[in-house]
Amino acid sequence: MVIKKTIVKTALDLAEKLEAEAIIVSGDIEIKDLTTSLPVYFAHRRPKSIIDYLVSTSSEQQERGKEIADKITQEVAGNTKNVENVAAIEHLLGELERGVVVGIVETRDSSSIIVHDLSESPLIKAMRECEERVSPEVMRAVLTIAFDIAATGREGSQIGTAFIIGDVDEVMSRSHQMILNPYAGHSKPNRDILNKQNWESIKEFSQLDGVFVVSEDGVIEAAGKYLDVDAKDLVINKGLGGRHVSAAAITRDTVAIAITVSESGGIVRVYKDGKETLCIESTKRAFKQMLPE
Ligand SMILES: Nc1ncnc2c1ncn2[C@@H]1O[C@H](COP(=O)(O)OP(=O)(O)OP(=O)(O)O)[C@@H](O)[C@H]1O
Repeated sequence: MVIKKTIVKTALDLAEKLEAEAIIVSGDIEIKDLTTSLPVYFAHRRPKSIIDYLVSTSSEQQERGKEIADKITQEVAGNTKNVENVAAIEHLLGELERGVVVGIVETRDSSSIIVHDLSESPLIKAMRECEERVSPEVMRAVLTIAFDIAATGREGSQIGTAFIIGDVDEVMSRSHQMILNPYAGHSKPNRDILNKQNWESIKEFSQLDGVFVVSEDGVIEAAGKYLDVDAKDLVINKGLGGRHVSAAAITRDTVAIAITVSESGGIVRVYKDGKETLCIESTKRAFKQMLPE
């Protein structure tokens, strides 16, 4: 208990010294009787725990020891990623600026303090890389919707979808409707992805087969589009299926950007020029708490 409290106190002091944006906690840590002027975010537990591994049925004792050691390393790395992902999502939602965050990572046997510079975050780098082609507000809006879909799904089940943004004429000429376009005939304000009032219906239509086609300034031109692309010579993670492959391929053949949400695993990816520029596991929104100052 004394060790944990010292770690937390040290992290809070460090965060104040570094003029951090926030403190993010991943793991089971209670913060009691301590003060800070900074917001503290408690990340949701990562779904896989080391316990899964401890009950594994590996026969060789030595092999099992190595497996567990590997898993601990992975768990620490996973929790560090968790802190980075929470910071990225809070930045996206306008809660954190591009500053430093201090993370407290607690695993079964170890505690650690990490310092993460948000301006070096892969999310911010990917957003910056896409700025020339798609307005940053549109990227931010689509990523926010994508993370929300990845983390919460719809009506209790996980869903996957994809948004193809920019170079609309070329994207349209390389795709066809799988179903009637639900946006056909609607006014621009009702198709504006920057208007949060349209987000609920976008989430609803994300259950449809096919992809969304969005202009670089955020007008949704279509949903339910099938991408007629050739995935030959595409260098992409082998485990990915038709949605991801076609989304990556359309960004190779046009100057559009693709943002995908995978149905299995709630992972958000960004593709540009046929390559993955971002891959983040979405997490439920962290719980924010203000301690006494
Ligand atoms: N070429 C395509 N254009 C548009 N949508 C597609 C295309 N290929 C597949 N899809 C859509 O993706 C859905 C899932 O397909 P698949 O499982 O092969 O993709 P995936 O990349 O593994 O995606 P996920 O991880 O979300 O399952 C299909 O039901 C279909 O709606």
